[in-house]
Amino acid sequence: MESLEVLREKLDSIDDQIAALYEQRMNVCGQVGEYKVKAGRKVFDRQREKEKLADVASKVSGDFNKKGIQELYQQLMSMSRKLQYRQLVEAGALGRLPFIQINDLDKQNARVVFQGTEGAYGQAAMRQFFGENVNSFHVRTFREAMESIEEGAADYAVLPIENSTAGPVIEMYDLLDEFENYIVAETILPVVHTLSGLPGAKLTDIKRVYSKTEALMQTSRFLDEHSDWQRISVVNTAIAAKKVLEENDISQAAVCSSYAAKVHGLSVLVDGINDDDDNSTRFIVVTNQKVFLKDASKISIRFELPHQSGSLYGILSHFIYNDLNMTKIESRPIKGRPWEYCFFVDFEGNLEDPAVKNAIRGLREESQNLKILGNY
Ligand SMILES: O=C(O)C(=O)C[C@]1(C(=O)O)C=C[C@@H](O)C=C1
Repeated sequence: MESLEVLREKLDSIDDQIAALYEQRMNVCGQVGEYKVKAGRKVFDRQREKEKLADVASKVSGDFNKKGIQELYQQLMSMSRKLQYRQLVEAGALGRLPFIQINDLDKQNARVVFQGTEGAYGQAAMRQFFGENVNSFHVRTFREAMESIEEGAADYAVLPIENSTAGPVIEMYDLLDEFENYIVAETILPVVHTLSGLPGAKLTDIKRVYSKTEALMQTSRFLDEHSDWQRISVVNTAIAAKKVLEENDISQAAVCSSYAAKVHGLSVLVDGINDDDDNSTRFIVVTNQKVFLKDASKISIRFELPHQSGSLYGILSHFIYNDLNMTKIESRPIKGRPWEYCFFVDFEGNLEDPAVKNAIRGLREESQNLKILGNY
């Protein structure tokens, strides 16, 4: 058997050839890119790539090598596409993104909607962002809030999208997908839950607890200590507080903020019952205009992928190659297409950045139904 040194020398000489060939290949890809810029042709040619993968696989033997060379060529062609997208950006052939840059939001004159009722966390988030004197109204559901924006009854809605303990508010993802409303800002609200009941109620009186599903999840450790209590979901924590007061039953309590308890005339039985001391919720500010602030630094998008192996892997490379930091990914089922999913990705950047334009160009060509949900 040959020594490791000799074998490594052989590999070095093969790799020299591969590196030289790689450079030659990319050079030709650059020429293809120039042609495509001039001819207005799409960079991504799915059919050509399919044929190429079949062709290279036919030139090697054994399943292991066939799979291996296909993986290698997927990477090579992905690099080639990135080079060509860059050429398009440099040639100014990207077109304008359908979002308008603005300097500020008119917080003074805005009419804002939140979900729930007086004392809801959404109201606190809205006041945190728009100020105490904001002109606002509330609706019962997230859907109604999105409708208020779409119809123009409100300029902005403040809605929860994610909690640090319980994770995403999945309904919001579906609504962002469905409505032509866009995220223009976000605000993070520290969330401290209480268990509140009728004045005079004692902990031993409680048999039933009302709250929003997410709030019940965020306080599950405390609630588990009282496993005989029935937990009932309602649409909002402040609506739970209101219900407890209205039904006037000493055995009922709500998980809500101390502010909601005060507003609805309840007494706090136990304060700070959230599992996590740093419990906080991220709220998004939604509008029906395609606008983004000059200093916006996060982009949310949604897209679908063909049902084939490696498609997510291929798409994510657009972030890596453009040096964009991806901060979040969620998947949701696509309506009417069982077991197929769309993806929601957040990444850092501003729609004016060339790297962002470049990535979006690639994502638009290589995924299906890409929607920019906002830059904020
Ligand atoms: O043949 C092309 O049109 C190319 O742009 C080259 C290439 C490749 O690298 O082989 C790259 C991107 C296309 O999706 C298909 C193939």
